[in-house]
Amino acid sequence: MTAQTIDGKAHADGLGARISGAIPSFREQTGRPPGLAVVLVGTDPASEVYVSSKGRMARKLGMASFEHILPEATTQQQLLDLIAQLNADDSVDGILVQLPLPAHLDSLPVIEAIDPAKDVDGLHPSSAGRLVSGLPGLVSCTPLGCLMLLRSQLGNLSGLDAVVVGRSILVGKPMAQLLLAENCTVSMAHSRTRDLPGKIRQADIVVAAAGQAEMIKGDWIKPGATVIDVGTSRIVRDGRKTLVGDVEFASACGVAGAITPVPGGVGPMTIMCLMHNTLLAACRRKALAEPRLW
Ligand SMILES: NC(=O)C1=CN([C@@H]2O[C@H](COP(=O)(O)OP(=O)(O)OC[C@H]3O[C@@H](n4cnc5c(N)ncnc54)[C@H](OP(=O)(O)O)[C@@H]3O)[C@@H](O)[C@H]2O)C=CC1
Ligand SMILES: Nc1nc(=O)c2c([nH]1)NC[C@@H]1CN(c3ccc(C(=O)N[C@@H](CCC(=O)O)C(=O)O)cc3)C=[N+]21
Repeated sequence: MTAQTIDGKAHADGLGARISGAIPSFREQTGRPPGLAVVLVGTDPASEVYVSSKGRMARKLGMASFEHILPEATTQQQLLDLIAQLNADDSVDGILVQLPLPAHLDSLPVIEAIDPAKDVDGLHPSSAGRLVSGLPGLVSCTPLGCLMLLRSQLGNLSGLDAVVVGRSILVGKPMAQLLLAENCTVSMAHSRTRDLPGKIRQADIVVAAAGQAEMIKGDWIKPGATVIDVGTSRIVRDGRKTLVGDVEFASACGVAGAITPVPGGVGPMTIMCLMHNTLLAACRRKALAEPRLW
């Protein structure tokens, strides 16, 4: 048996078409496009790539993109001042601060300073609390993209056993909350979990977000399970730099029912969900009807 490969790129393209289709109406009603501000501090090459791809996608769909690249030596106060300026700028509907920040900066106060109405990353405690409480809000892009893929693959998720590997504020925790809201029975695994293979073997749905290259082997997976691989690690294989996930793709393919590849799975959905959240935030800020996007 070979698992079905879930084509995240194709799903993201479909979502992107619906987003760009909704933008002309937003422009007509407000006289401007939805605007996304992305803030990057320092010169981490991987982060630079992500930030520029987010800006490029925003422009491609017809949004305004404001990229703020700050020097490594930026102070906490300078960063907070920029956030205040973006909060006050009506042409900015979404603010994303690329993480991790350089070690001398404290990310939590920065995240807390973002206007929750513009929190397109879903990281503000208000966004996290609304998700737990079942209130409408902005949901972190990566878990939202994973949920879209799972819904389209499986339809109703009710009653399924799900394991989320990783408990970060950006991915693992909101993912578990979304699955719980879908009536899954959810386990959260992390670095102190005992018998991770045994836990994963019980699961109809595995979401892997540990950042450990190819840690999860095929024989850990329940036959027919749906595997969503969030992890992205760069390794050297056969002398070549390769991007791999948290799941050993080749062995998992022989056991899983369906699996997302790396690259081309969750990554493209993350970027498109950022666009989704920016349009949603823009419509809500202007009290316009929200388009149905998925
Ligand atoms: N494709 C995409 O769009 C995105 C990909 N990513 C990728 O996903 C991965 C996770 O990202 P993020 O959540 O930000 O990472 P973090 O480093 O913040 O969190 C990693 C989590 O995994 C857990 N963990 C680490 N090692 C193990 C292990 N051996 N067994 C079980 N659990 C483990 C940690 O446990 P503990 O809490 O105990 O330390 C922690 O909860 C990274 O590879 C990142 O690059 C992230 C965002 C978007
Ligand atoms: N505030 C914040 N929000 C984030 O959402 C956030 C962040 N900080 N910091 C870093 C992580 C990582 N992340 C990715 C986004 C897209 C791909 C992606 O598109 N990957 C492509 C491959 C790209 C390549 O080849 O490098 C793919 O999987 O197909 C990957 C990872 C968002 N993150």
